[in-house]
Amino acid sequence: MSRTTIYMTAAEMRALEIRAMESGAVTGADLMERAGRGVVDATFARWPALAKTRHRAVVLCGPGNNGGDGYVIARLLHHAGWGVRVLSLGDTKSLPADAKLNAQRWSALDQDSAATAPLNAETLADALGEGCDLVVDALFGSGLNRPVSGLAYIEGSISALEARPIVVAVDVPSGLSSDTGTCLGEPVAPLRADLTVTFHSPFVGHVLVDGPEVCGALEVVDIGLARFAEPVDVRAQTPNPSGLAKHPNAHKFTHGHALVFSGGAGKTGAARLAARGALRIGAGLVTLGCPPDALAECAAQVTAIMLRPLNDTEALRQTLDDTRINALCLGPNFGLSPDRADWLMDVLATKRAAVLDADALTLLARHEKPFSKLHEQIVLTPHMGEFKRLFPEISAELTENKLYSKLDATRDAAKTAGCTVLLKGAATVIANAQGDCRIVASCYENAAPWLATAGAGDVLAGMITGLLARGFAPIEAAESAAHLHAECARRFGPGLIAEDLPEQLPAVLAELESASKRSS
Ligand SMILES: NC(=O)C1=CN([C@@H]2O[C@H](COP(=O)(O)OP(=O)(O)OC[C@H]3O[C@@H](n4cnc5c(N)ncnc54)[C@H](OP(=O)(O)O)[C@@H]3O)[C@@H](O)[C@H]2O)[C@@H](O)CC1
Ligand SMILES: [K+]
Repeated sequence: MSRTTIYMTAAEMRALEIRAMESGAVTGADLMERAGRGVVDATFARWPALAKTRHRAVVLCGPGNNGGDGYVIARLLHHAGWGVRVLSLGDTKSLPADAKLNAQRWSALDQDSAATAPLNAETLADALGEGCDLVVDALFGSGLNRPVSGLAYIEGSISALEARPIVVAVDVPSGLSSDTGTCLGEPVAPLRADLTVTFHSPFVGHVLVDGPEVCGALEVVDIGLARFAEPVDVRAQTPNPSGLAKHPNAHKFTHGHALVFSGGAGKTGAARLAARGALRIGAGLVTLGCPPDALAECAAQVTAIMLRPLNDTEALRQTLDDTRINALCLGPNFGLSPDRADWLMDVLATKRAAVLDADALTLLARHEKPFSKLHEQIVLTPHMGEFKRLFPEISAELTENKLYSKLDATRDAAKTAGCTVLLKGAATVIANAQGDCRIVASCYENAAPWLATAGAGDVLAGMITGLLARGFAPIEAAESAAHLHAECARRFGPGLIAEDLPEQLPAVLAELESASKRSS
C-alpha cells in the first residue's frame, strides 16, 4: 500500500468546508472551534512547557475567518490562565458571521478593557512590551487574494525583542499564498512562523517556493472534514511496494531494457550514473549507447551494464529495431552538436518511452518546433533554468503573476509539450498532458538538502528510465523515482555524492517492502 497526501488549493478547501456545512452535520462555528482548539493543542504538544504554566500571548486577528480562529485561540488561552492581548486588523463589525460570533465571545470574557485593540505599530509595541511568550498570527489565511502591504513592521517589532517569542501561524503565515507558496507583498511575509498549524490537509502553498521557509514546522490537524472530501487534483504518494517488487516467476526481459545514451570520451560519467540508477531501480537490462571513442572508458567502469557502440544514425536505427529496448534516456552530457540534435529527433520518431534531461532539453529548446515530436510516453525533467528556456512564456507568467503557481506552470507546460513534465526543486512538481499533478515535497521532516550535488539529476533521469522500462506509466515513473531518489538522499545524509544514490536503493526498497508487510 502506498501512503497518499493531498495538497489542496484554497478553492478546494472552501468547497470542502461548504459541503461539510451544507450536509447539516457540522456548522461553520463548529469547524472554527475545532480549528482554534487544534492550534492550541498542537502548540502545547510541540512546546509542553507552555501547557504547564501560565504565559502571555499576543493574538493578531484579521478581517476574515482566519481572524475568527484567532479569537477562538485567544479565548482558549485565556481559559488556560494565560494573559492574552488581541490586536485586530479591520473593523470587527464587518467580520464574517462565525468570526464575529467568536470576537463577541472573546469580548464578553471577564478580562481588562486593554485586552483588545486595533493593530498598529504602537499597540503592537505596547502588547509585546508587557511580555510575550507566544504570538499567534491569525491575520490572513486561505482567503488572501492580493498582496499585503503596510505590515512589515510586525516582523520588525518582534525581531527587535530581546527574546523572540514563539510564533504560531494559523493555517498559513499571513502574506503567504496558500495556492502558490509565494509571499504576496514586498519584501516577504509579515511574520515568519516557528509552527504553522493547518486543517485537514496541507495546501499546495505550504510546500512550494517560500512556503517551507516561512511556515517553520507544519502540523496538520483533523477537524472532521475527511468524510466530506472528494477527489482533488494534486497528490503525493509514496511508491507502491507491490509495483516495485520483482515476482519469482519473472525473468530479466519482464522488467524491460533501458538504453542510456552516453557522451563521448571524457564525458561518460553522467550517463553511467543514469544507467546505474536505471539498473538499481529494477530495469531487467541496461545498455549504455556510446560513441566508439567512449567505449574503452565505459568498459573500464561498468560490469552489469552492457555497452553498445553507436557511431551513426544507421547504428542507432539498428539498435532501436530491437523492440525489447523499451525505455530510453537522453541528455546527461549527451552533447549539443547538430548531429546530436538529429539523433534526438530520430529517437523521438521511434515513439519509444523516453526521459529527456539536461542537453536533450537544451537541444529541444533550440529546435524551431520543440514539441512537434514529443508524445505521451516522454518525460521531460527540467530544472528551473531549463524550464525557462523551454517554456519562456509560461516562465514569464510565473515571474510576473504572483497568483500563478509552479503547479499551474508545470501543468501548462505538460499540456503545451503533450507529455509528462517533472519540474525539479525542493518540491518537485510533476504533471502530465491530461492535467494529473503530483508533488514530491522534500521539505519539513522530509528535507533532503544533500541532494543538491553534481550528478544527482542524472541519477534521477536514470531511475525514471528504469521504471519506464519496467512498464510504469510516465507520471507514476516520474513520481516514484523522485520519491525514491529523495529517500536515498535522506537515508545517506551528510556527505552524499551522486554515486551514493543508486547504492542506497536496495535498502530503501527493502524498507518500503517491509513497511508494507508490517501494515498489512
Ligand atoms: N476551510 C475550512 O474548512 C476552515 C477555515 N477556517 C479558517 O478560515 C480561513 C479562511 O477564511 P476567509 O475565507 O474568511 O479568509 P481569510 O484568510 O481570513 O481572509 C479574508 C479577509 O481578508 C481580506 N483580504 C484578503 N487579502 C487581503 C489583503 N492582501 N489585504 C487586506 N485584506 C485582505 C478579505 O477581504 P476582501 O477580499 O473580502 O476585501 C477578507 O476580509 C482559513 O484560513 C482558516 O483559518 C477555519 O475557521 C475553519 C475551517
Ligand atoms: K495566518
